[in-house]
Amino acid sequence: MKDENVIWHQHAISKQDRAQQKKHKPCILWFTGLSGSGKSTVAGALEYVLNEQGVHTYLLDGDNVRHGLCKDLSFTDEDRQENIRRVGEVAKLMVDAGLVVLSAFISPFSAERQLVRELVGDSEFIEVFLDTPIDVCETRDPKGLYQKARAGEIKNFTGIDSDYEKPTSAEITLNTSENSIQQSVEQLITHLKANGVIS
Ligand SMILES: Nc1ncnc2c1ncn2[C@@H]1O[C@H](COP(=O)(O)OS(=O)(=O)O)[C@@H](OP(=O)(O)O)[C@H]1O
Ligand SMILES: Nc1ncnc2c1ncn2[C@@H]1O[C@H](COP(=O)(O)OP(=O)(O)O)[C@@H](O)[C@H]1O
Repeated sequence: MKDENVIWHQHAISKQDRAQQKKHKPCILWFTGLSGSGKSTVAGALEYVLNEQGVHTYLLDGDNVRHGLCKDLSFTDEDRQENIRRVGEVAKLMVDAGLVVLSAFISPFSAERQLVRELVGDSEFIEVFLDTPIDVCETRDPKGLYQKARAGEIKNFTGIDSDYEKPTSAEITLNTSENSIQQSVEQLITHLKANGVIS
């Protein structure tokens, strides 16, 4: 906080009031994994199913957010940290509005993922680790970025010359090398039902 004269305003309608109008519990499904691990694909497929069930969702996607809110940020460690800090704050506002938020960012560092977890609390943060080995991601290479990174045309590429810290206690780990997109969606839906997010 830069200015101590900015005071928090308590409004009449609370987070609980907004949540009660929904048919689900608000939360963040935080997808993390290497480029090409399947974050956007699985998050998008899950959002489709949730929407069919009348769940109010929003999918925050790294590629898209970096065209607007975070278009001033690069892929240095510092800018990735700021990227996730901003996205975490946006996701928190969306949870406050009562949504099931799906976020698909590489989010390579444990500290920033933990920071977002602490913004909403354990009960509203579901970390989803796409545990896809880099050789599988590189074979998929849906945007040709690994090829460019190996050719030295992209610097600071995650998994090549920029770190990815694997989650050690994610709520859900998806194996996209062995399981289909549909099986991953079923695994996620089962978790959401078991934890009372959806009925
Ligand atoms: N250097 C480098 N490293 C990794 N990824 C790169 C890079 N340059 C561009 N891209 C593209 O940007 C997408 C990752 O953005 P994120 O905002 O998710 O990254 S981060 O969370 O801040 O690390 C990522 O999207 P996904 O492939 O969907 O993960 C890439 O398409
Ligand atoms: N089982 C699977 N789960 C998710 N994606 C898969 C799977 N098998 C193949 N793919 C493909 O892998 C690519 C993953 O790309 P994407 O979803 O953009 O990953 P990310 O958002 O992590 O960069 C897509 O082209 C997708 O069709």
